[in-house]
Amino acid sequence: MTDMTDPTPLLDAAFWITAAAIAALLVMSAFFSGSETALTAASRGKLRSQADKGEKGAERALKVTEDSERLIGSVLLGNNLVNILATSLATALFTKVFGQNGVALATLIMTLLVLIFAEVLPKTYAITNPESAAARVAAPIALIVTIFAPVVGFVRLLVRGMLRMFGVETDPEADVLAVKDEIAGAIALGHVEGVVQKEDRDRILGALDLGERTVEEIMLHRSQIEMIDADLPPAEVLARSLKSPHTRLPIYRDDPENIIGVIHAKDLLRAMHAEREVHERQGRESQSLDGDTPLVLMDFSGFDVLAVAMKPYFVPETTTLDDQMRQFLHRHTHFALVVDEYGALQGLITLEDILEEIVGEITDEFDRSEVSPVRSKDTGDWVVDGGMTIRDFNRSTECNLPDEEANTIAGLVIHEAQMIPNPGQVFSFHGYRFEVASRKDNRITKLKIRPLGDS
Ligand SMILES: Nc1ncnc2c1ncn2[C@@H]1O[C@H](COP(=O)(O)OP(=O)(O)OP(=O)(O)O)[C@@H](O)[C@H]1O
Ligand SMILES: [Mg+2]
Repeated sequence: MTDMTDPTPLLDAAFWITAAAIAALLVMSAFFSGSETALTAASRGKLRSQADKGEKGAERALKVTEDSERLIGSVLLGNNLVNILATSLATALFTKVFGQNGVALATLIMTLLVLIFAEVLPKTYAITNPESAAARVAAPIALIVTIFAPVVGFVRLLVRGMLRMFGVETDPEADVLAVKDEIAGAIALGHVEGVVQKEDRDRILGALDLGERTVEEIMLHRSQIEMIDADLPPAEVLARSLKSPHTRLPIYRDDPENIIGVIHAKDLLRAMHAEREVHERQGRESQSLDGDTPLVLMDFSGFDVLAVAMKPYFVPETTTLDDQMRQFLHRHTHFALVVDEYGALQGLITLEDILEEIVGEITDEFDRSEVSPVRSKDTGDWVVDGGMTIRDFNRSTECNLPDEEANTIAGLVIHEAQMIPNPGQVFSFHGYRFEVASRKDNRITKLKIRPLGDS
């Protein structure tokens, strides 16, 4: 109380040091608030493109936002730490000067200061250009996240544990999975009751589990990719491209594993047409060449096939179909080469392949339609290709083979038989009878399938 009338504390060094500390803490608090807004509002797409241009800050911002729960935890911890420290200091200071009233005064003043300078101002500033703000704060925030990691991890566990005690599940994945199961269950039930048609059910279920299935399960195996040797004469490349039913053909050098580009038939035609026009002009000038030379008979020896090739787009075989579909849509391409963790070529996947998982077989004007299972007239057996996927089989017949253990019918039989069976061998499982009709090397090429109940 005596302090109240005594003006000396206002002038003493400790007062000014505390006041300066409060100001510094408010600046730090502003930094935390602004960073939180910048890092959560920044568009990952924009950051990605800036990072691709070599901007280090954007790269760091992307990295630090990967684990958003940990980021937010650290920023909140830092923010609360400085806010509470600043307020405690202010309360101590004010009670020293104004006695009991200091508490109320400190609360009022600090609330205003924190609200204006440490919350609204930095957040409003950050939101005007979140990407550049995020890039600037990423480095110090990354350091803070690392320092606070143990505390934040502990808090996260504690919170989850407490929520679980009240029966609240916090794992977002678990939530999504539960909902998916529920939908799948409802559809299956609807199917039993005849409310949901088989095609609708296949479509919905196909779309539902795109997130759990990987590119590797449906890709076209590398042995079946149609590709072109880069060292072939350009006229031969053109001829092969014209002959192929496919629009995009990978080109390799020396070894089919070594893909250096992908040729789009249309790019090839365009480039060759341009080349022809040059020839014609030269021909007219020297009056030696007939202007109507057919494209395939032209001399393209100087033509560089690689110059018109696109860069190959490689994706890891573990990518989920859901992610891959988004990538295709985002990149405006339809064609990817699948590689394993060592970068070795495994196969090929196109957007169409993924869409087929939802809507069933798509065939365009040039696609060779796949051999669908045929039903033998006398025995009623389904005669299928070993390489046919179980999904495709189930889709085109009313059968219901499980597709958890293997992707293809042959794979399922090998899995159940625990061996590579010989022609003539018969197995019964999952309610069906499987007879191996033919085998080539280690591959079962033809099978006959019949439901067990049928004679
Ligand atoms: N170079 C290739 N070699 C082998 N199979 C391919 C090749 N390109 C595409 N495919 C396969 O052909 C099927 C159809 O794919 P998609 O429709 O994307 O190709 P496309 O018919 O050649 O091209 P587009 O329809 O764009 O003209 C897919 O199953 C895909 O895996
Ligand atoms: Mg097509």
